[in-house]
Amino acid sequence: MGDGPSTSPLVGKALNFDERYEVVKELGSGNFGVTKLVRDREGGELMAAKFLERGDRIDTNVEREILIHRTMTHPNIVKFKGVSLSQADLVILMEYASGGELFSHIQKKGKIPENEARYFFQQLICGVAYCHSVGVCHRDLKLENALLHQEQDGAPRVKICDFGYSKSNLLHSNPKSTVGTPAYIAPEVLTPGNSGQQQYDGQIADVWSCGVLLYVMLVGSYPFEDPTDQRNLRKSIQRTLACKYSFPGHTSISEECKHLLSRIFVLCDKRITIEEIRKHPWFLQNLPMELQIDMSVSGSSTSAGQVNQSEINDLGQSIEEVKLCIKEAMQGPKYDFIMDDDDIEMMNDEYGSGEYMVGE
Ligand SMILES: Nc1ncnc2c1ncn2[C@@H]1O[C@H](COP(=O)(O)OP(=O)(O)OP(=O)(O)O)[C@@H](O)[C@H]1O
Repeated sequence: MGDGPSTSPLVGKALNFDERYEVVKELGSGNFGVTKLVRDREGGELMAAKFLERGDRIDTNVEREILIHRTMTHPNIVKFKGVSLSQADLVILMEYASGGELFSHIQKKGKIPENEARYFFQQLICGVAYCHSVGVCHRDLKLENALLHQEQDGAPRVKICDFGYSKSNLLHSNPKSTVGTPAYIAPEVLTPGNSGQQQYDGQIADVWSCGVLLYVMLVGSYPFEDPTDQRNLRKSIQRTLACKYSFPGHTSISEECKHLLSRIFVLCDKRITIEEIRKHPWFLQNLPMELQIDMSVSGSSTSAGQVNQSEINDLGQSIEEVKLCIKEAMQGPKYDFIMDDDDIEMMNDEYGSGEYMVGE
């Protein structure tokens, strides 16, 4: 076929998805689109590509997701690579996390030993601490949004993904709306005031979700579900609001770990912060060297973090180019194309020669 989507000068040929990338396989689909494993034809790099249908579905929320994700650079966060356009979709290109979701890992095993859970939790907390240090709250932390990547030394590394509900306190107002996944939502997010207008602290709410994640890894079920009526959402909400949880008799969890959870599952004004979690004795046990270094670095320099919108991303795109790409995608699909000689020959073979409308 011809040149693909006709684009403005900035959204140039390099951004034409089909020309530059080949699809290897589908990784899965969500509410907003499908994610595929793709290979960059130029350097051979494998990436995850999230396809979002052009048109009305590309709104300011998608733009926010992309612009926030683009500023995140941390070993425990899936790296944003750039954006691209196909005729039908806006494509978000990201680092590929080859080990799948932490959710599947836990689902396979039912639950995992405390040492292993701590190993994942330490990485999760370092990733979240980084987000918070640059003024971003994630608002949808859960096992499904913690991917695993196999490092060269064989150790699995946690990679936080999906910034679809995230907010930056440098770019946006404080969060007010109830977003997230019910089993992981903090009480103050479920009831942000009678008028629904009261703000909550998104970072403190993230801490609650991290606690749920830890509990599920250790116990194999959600902390605020009624054990006798697990599917009853109303009961789960009541239990969340009352911070009511317990440990099933068969689980053996250390007192220090239980202490940490008890500091997380409390109302927001008493809840432990991410920084305090990083000083908690349970958290500090067997802390890998790289995370000790990460803590000393992010404790000083990135805590004054600024959202740097001027940097060029991995695919060499500036913020302006990314924004232009999003704007282009908002305008809908581009099925107009310019025919080249091969296209015309093919149509002649198929339909016989005649006159065709080509391009715009
Ligand atoms: N960077 C990535 N590396 C590897 N797999 C990924 C990556 N990003 C997403 N996936 C996987 O692709 C699948 C689809 O992800 P996607 O974000 O489109 O939807 P979702 O997270 O399942 O749902 P939703 O976006 O509706 O919350 C999921 O199984 C997810 O784990």
